[in-house]
Amino acid sequence: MTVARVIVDVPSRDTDRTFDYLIPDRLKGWVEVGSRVAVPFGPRKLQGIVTGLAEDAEVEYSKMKPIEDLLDAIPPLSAELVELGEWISKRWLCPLTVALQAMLPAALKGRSEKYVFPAAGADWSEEETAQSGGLLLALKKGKPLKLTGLLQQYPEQGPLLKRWLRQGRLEERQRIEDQLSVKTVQTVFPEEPAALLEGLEGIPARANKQREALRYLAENNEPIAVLKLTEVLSTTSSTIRSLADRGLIEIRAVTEDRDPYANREFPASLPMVLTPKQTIALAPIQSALDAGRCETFLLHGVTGSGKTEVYLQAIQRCLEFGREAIVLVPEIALTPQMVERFKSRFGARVAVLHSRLSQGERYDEWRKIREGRAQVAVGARSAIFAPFSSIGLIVIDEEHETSYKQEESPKYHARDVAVERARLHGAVVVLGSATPALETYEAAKYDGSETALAGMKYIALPERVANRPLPGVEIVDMREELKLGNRAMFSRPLADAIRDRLAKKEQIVLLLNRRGYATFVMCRSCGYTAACPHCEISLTYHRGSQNLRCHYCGYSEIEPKTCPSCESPHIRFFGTGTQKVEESLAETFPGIRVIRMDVDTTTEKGSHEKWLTEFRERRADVLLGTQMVAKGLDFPYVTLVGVLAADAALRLPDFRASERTFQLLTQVAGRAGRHELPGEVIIQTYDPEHESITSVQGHDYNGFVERALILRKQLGYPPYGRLISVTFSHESVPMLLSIGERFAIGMRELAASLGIRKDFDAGGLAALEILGPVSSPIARLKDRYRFQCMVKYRGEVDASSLTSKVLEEMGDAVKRSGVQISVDVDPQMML
Ligand SMILES: Nc1ncnc2c1ncn2[C@@H]1O[C@H](COP(=O)(O)OP(=O)(O)OP(=O)(O)O)[C@@H](O)[C@H]1O
Ligand SMILES: [Zn+2]
Ligand SMILES: [Zn+2]
Repeated sequence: MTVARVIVDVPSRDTDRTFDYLIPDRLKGWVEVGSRVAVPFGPRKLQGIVTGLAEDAEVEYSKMKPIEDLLDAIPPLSAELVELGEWISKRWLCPLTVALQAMLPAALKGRSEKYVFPAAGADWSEEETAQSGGLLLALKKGKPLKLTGLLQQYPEQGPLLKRWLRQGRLEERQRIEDQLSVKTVQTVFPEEPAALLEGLEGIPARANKQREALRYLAENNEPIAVLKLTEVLSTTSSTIRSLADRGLIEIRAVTEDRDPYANREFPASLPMVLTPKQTIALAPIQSALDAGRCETFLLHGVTGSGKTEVYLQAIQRCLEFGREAIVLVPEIALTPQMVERFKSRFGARVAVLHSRLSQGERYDEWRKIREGRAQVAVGARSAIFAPFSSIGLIVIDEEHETSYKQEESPKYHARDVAVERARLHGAVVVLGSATPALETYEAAKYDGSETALAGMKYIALPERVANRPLPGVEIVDMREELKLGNRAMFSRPLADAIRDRLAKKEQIVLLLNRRGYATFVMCRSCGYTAACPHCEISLTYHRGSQNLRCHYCGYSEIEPKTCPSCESPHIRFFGTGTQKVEESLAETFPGIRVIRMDVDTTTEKGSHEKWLTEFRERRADVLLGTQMVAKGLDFPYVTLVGVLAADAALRLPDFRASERTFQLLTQVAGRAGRHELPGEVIIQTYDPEHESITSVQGHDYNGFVERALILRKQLGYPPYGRLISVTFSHESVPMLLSIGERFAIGMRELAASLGIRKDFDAGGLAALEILGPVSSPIARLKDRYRFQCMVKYRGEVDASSLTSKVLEEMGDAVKRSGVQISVDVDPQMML
C-alpha cells in the first residue's frame, strides 16, 4: 500500500472528507486503518486518523505529501471501530473526526510522544537478541526510548519491533502530562536456577546475604520487585546490586499499571443457583450465544428481580467461548457495589472505565482491554467503544437512562451504537431495565417502531427474587396536608414512618426530585426573580457560598439583601434544595443522622463511594439526595423510601416528562425492602391523580406504558415517529430568524420536490413536518439567542439526509451570518 486516506482532526464541514497522503518507506507496514498519524495540511501539521489504504491515489502523486509521523505503534482504533465511526457520523450527522475522537481515551488526544519498554517478565532468546541488531540491548538498558527514534535508528528491525509489541513483550507507553510518565518498579529478573546455583560457588562464604538471596531466587525463580526481595530476606538493596554485578540477575525498571481498585479486595463470588424465572430468562440469551446468533433482547425485570445475576451468567457463557463482553451502567450507578459484583465474579479479567478515574488510570484500563488482558469492560456510556476484537455480548443495564445519550457532539445514543457494534461482531445485546424506555418496550413487544431497535426479543422477570414482595406505595396529597394546617416539608404519614424506622434502627432513602425544580430567589413584594443576565434562566441559590449561580454559564452574584427592583427586604429563596431538607430533618427529628448526596457533596473524587459505604455500614439513618440515590443501590436495611415533590418535573416542556417521572419514582421505590425486611414507599405530591404517580402505586409499568404509547401514536412522537431538532443561536434575533426560516423553507421545498409532504396517513399525520423556527425553551444562553426547528417524520423518509443536504446548501450563508447550528438526531432532552 502506498497511499493512506486520512481524516484530519479539524471538526468542520469543509474538512469532513479523507485526504490522500503518501506512506513513506520507513512507515510501510506500520500505517494501518485506525492508525493515528501526523500530516502536513497547508502550512499546519495536523493529527489525523487513517480510514483507508489504497494502491492508487485520487489525486496526482506529485501533489501528494507524505505522512510525517506515526503516533502509536499499535493503531488505537481497529478497522471495525473506524467503520463504526463512519456509521455514527452518518447516523447523528457529525464530522467523522468527531466520532473517531470520541472513541479514543482522553490520554491519546493531546500531543504526546510514544515510548517503548520491555514488558515485565518478557524474555528473548539469544537468536532473537542477535536478530535485533542492537535494538534489544538498547531497550533493555531500561531507559524508555522514543518510538519515532527507534524506527529511524533501526529501520531493518521494524517488523520485529512490531511483532514484539503485538505479542505484548514490548510495551508502548506515553507520557501523560498530569501523571508524569508511567509508574515503574525496580524489578529483579533472575537467571535459571542451575545458573544461580552455579554462581553460588563463586560467592565468598562471608557474603552470607548474597548466598541466601541466590538460594531464594533459585527456589522462587521468577521476577520480583527489588523492594519486596529486600523485605523478604531482610537485607539491603546493595546485596541485590552485587548479584546483578556478578551477572546472576538483571534489574530492570518495569512499568506498573495504575489500578484504581488496587487497594480493594474483592471476595470471590460463585454463580448463584438461578431461580426458575431467572433460568427461563437466561435460556434464550444463552442459546443465541451458543449459536453465535446476533440478537437483541429486552430483559424487563422488576426492581430486585435478579437481572444482574442473569447478566453475570450470560457473560460467563460468553467468556467460555473465548469472546469478550461489554457492560454499560449509568455513570451514577458505577459505585463500588456494582463494580464489586463484576470484579468478584471475573477478577482481573474486568476493566472498569468511568469518568471518576484519572486520565492515566483510564488509559491503563483501556490498554488492558486492547492488549487482551481484560475480557470484560464495565463502564459508562463511552465504554461501548472498548477496543475489543471479538465481542460476544453487550449488556446495557438501566437501558432507559438518559445518560446513555451524549448531549454534545457526537450526540450518539449508546443503545443504538451497541446494536450496530453487535451487528459488526455477530454479538448478542441484552438491554435490562425495570422501566424500559417506551421505544425499547414497543420494539420488543410489538415491533411497530420506527427506531433502530426493530426485531428485538422480549424477556420478562416479573417477580422479585425469593418471592420478596414489591414494596407498598402510599400517595400523600400535599394539598390536603396544607388544608389540615401542616406546612412542614414532611407530611404526617411520612413523618410517622420516619420516626418508626428511627426507633427500629432501620434505614431510609429520601429522594428530592429536583429536575426542573429551581431553588430560585423571588421577591414576595413585587414578584421579581433573579435571573442570569446572559441566559434566560433563573439563578440558583447556593447556601454554602451564599451566592446565586447560573448553572448554564457559571455566572454568579452575591445573594441580594433587598430586592434590586423594589428594594423590599422580603426577598428570599423559594423551592426546596437538599440542604433545606437536611436542615428540616435535623429540626424535626433531633439526633437523626443524615447523609446528603447531591452535586455539591459529591464533586470530590471518591466522595460518592465514601457516602455510600458509610450508609451501608449503617452509620447514618437517612440517605438524602437527588436522582443519585435512585439507582442501583441494594441496601438490606432500607425499609422506607420517601419522595418529596414527586411532581416537580411533570410540567417540563418535554413530551417525555411523565415517562421520566414514572421511571424515576419506580426506580427509587425499588430501593425499599430488597432483602428480608419488607419495604414501604411514601410519595408526596400536589398532583395525586397524575398517571405517572398512580401507576407507581400499582407497580403498573405495563398499564402506564400502554396508555402512554396510545398518546404517542396520536401525536406521532417516538417510537411512532422520529425527531431531529435543529437549534440556531446568535447574538441577534433577526439574523437568527432569517437563517432559521431559510432552513425551514429549504426543508419544506426539498420535501415537496420529492413528493414527501403530501403523504398523509389515515390518522392525518404527515410523513414529514417542519415545526418552527420557534424560540427554544431556553431562549438565551451565554448571550446568544436560541431558536429551534423540529423535524418530525415517519416511515421511510430519510430526514437525516434531507437535513444535511439543506444545511450544506446553506453553508456559505450560515458561515457569513455567524449563526451557530447544532443538530440533534433523536433528541432525548427537549430543553
Ligand atoms: N438466584 C438468586 N438466588 C438468591 N439471591 C439472588 C439470586 N439472584 C439475585 N439474588 C439477590 O437478589 C437481590 C436483587 O438482585 P439484583 O440486584 O440483581 O436485582 P436487579 O434486578 O438487578 O435490581 P435493580 O434493577 O433494582 O437494580 C440481590 O441482593 C441479589 O444478590
Ligand atoms: Zn448564565
Ligand atoms: Zn421587589
